Amino acid sequence: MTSPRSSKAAQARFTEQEALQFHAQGKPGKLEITPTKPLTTQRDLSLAYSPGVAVPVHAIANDPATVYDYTSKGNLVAVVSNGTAILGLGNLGALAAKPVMEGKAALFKRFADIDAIDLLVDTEDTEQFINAVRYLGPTFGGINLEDIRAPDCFIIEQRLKELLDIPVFHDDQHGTAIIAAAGLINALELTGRDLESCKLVVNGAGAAGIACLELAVSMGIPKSNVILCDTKGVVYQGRKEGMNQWKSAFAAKTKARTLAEALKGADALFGLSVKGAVTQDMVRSMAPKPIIFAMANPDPEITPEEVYAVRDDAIVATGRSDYPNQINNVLGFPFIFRGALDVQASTINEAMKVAAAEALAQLARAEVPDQVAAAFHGRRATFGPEYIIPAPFDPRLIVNIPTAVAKAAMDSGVARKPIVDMDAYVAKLEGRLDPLAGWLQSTFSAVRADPKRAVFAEGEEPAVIRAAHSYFSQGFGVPILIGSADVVREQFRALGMVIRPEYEIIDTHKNAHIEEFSSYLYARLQRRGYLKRDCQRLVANERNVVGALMVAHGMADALVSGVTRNWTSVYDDVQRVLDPEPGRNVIGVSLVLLRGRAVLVADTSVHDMPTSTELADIATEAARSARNFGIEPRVALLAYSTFGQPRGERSDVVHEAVAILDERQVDFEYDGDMAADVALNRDLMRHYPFCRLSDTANVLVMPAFHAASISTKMLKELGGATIIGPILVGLSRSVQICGFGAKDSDIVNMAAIAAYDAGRRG
Ligand SMILES: NC(=O)C1=CN([C@@H]2O[C@H](COP(=O)(O)OP(=O)(O)OC[C@H]3O[C@@H](n4cnc5c(N)ncnc54)[C@H](OP(=O)(O)O)[C@@H]3O)[C@@H](O)[C@H]2O)C=CC1
Ligand SMILES: CC(=O)C(=O)O
Ligand SMILES: [Mg+2]
Repeated sequence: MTSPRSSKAAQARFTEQEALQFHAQGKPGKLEITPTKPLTTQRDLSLAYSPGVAVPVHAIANDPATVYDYTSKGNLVAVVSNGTAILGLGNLGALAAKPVMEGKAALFKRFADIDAIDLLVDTEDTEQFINAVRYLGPTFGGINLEDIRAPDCFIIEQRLKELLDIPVFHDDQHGTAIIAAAGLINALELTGRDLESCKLVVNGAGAAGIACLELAVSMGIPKSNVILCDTKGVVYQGRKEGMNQWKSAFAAKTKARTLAEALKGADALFGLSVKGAVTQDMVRSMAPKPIIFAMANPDPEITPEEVYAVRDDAIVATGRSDYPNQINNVLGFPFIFRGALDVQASTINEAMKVAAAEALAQLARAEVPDQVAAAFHGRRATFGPEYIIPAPFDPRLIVNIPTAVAKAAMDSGVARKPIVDMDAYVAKLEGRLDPLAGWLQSTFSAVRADPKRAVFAEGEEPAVIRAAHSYFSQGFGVPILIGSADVVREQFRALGMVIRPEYEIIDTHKNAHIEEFSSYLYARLQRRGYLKRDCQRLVANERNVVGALMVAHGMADALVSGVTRNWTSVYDDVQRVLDPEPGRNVIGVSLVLLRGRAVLVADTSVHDMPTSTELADIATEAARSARNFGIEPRVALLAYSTFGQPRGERSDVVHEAVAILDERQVDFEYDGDMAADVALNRDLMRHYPFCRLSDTANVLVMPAFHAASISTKMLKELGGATIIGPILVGLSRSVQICGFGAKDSDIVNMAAIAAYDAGRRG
């Protein structure tokens, strides 16, 4: 993420077409339901359905609390909306709210391992809405109300809280208020101010605006120091137009009648209204070191660039993820519900909200530990104007916020199942998310901070052109497309895309470096059976060779190819130009992400039938990759046998590889030979108390290429795993080879990984 203090304007990171394609590709939408019990045999069916299911039915009827033992209720949240205030887009109806609600449900899963489902209630009548949710209530462990306009949302939430014995939480009110409060606490500290003297203006007197104001006042800002504004201007005492009881509670005794007048001399502004509602003149008139949280989504009231152009002393936050300081309720709702569900809280009360806000504020001020810095590629965010609030991918959130919320629930008497062993709870929370799962995101952030020139060798291919364009628009750097200039231009035209002036097109036949490249290649290949004219032909015709030569000569930082040719032929071309890094071995590692779990698999590309020494090398290289990904490796050398049983030729090779690692005294955990289920299943591993792995393996070294390739592809097709890679590691320059027929999103990911690798090399 580049700082808006230095960049001239925010770039669109994707096109509208890309956003639609993202939602349409594969299974349309962002959610699916997966059973947690096997349903394969007659017996399974008898247990899961009739007649076995009758047993838990009776148990729950006799003791309703057992519903948490026998059903998914305890980890299930409904995200409910009628679409009357979808983000800052207005009342677009229940159906149009579905992408946002599916998105919120997906975030519950991604960040807090909570199963959530969207429910769209197609009515603007508050009574009908309340009844719909009320009668569906028993299904869920919690209700997250979303994007319901004010003042209806206040009535709906209050009534549902009274009617239901599970947490009911209007995210736009309290989620937003908690995050804004945490940000404000920190921004005030940074600017040497306190809540008691802070003059705050809130623009937007709806769900979010009123709730933010309520929390700010309850935390210490005097009511006399706040001014609330809406579409009619200042909410002042005596105003008649467009009022309701919630606005009246904050009607100010002031002569100011417009937002511009209210902001004169103000210390802080919360924007919770619509795009563009705040002007540069307004910002200019604020107090020194103004605090400006422009939180409207998807576009803020004023952009950080616009603020910094007139006030370089400001602290600015938005609701968006592409600027520093994202004040967005995504930092709250997953983690707050996690804590509330884990103690079976009957409600989310004020004590729990304040605990969440304080824990968040503290997290941004805390020293970033090594493990977190590693997950963010060594970048240590330090508390300051551009880091007043943690980023959603911070792996500490899943521990710090739920524990604070759970403790507050217990202390305030609303926890029905208090946590007895807090250390065990912390360990359980840590286990819910693997730091690797956020790896791609933090890789992308690192590349945006240090953009790279990437060669796209197959520059005439539509998918590659889309990827190159996306590479640029995501801020990863400048793309260089190899191909005939005429064909590339024609393809851009056919795709309805514009070639930006920064893009470079390299026509291999007209390349100014043909002679220099040929001589370089000839020097490398003359004793491998190549004549000078063979090298000239390669340089004139082979785009992968040219791409690799450009990287070798420092004309580009990274190369990505492999969309139109099989992996081995691309790798052969690359090897003609590039060697392994001294002391390294070139291997492929694949990152497998599935249901919150992440493992690295190696070697997924180079060695066909590795010897024991090569397997030991692969294990060492894979462990090194794991550390680069920010995780401490626990390497299992896999076989069909476990610790010598049953024996066989390949198992013996794996066994010898372990002995070689013993001799080398490597500095990572490893063991084998071991079957995959023993490596990945704690209960099975316990049968081998002598096993040297301290926990289940996170790096799997396959006995041969075919096992690696088959298992990762099966995981993708049958298990629905996300596979990133094979990522090529160990080469002297940064090159990535995509799979044959890769989609544009895969290509751009690989290009960004190559750029990241180039950045690490310096
Ligand atoms: N960053 C975050 O985490 C969050 C951001 N938000 C953002 O806050 C905004 C409001 O959402 P929400 O409270 O749920 O919606 P509501 O519909 O409940 O309230 C909208 C409020 O905005 C006011 N408003 C609209 N246009 C203007 C304007 N030009 N100037 C001043 N006030 C205006 C309305 O005024 P009136 O009362 O006169 O109609 C109303 O008070 C949205 O942009 C949303 O994206 C919301 C939740 C979380
Ligand atoms: C973030 C959010 O919930 C909103 O803008 O409505
Ligand atoms: Mg919302």
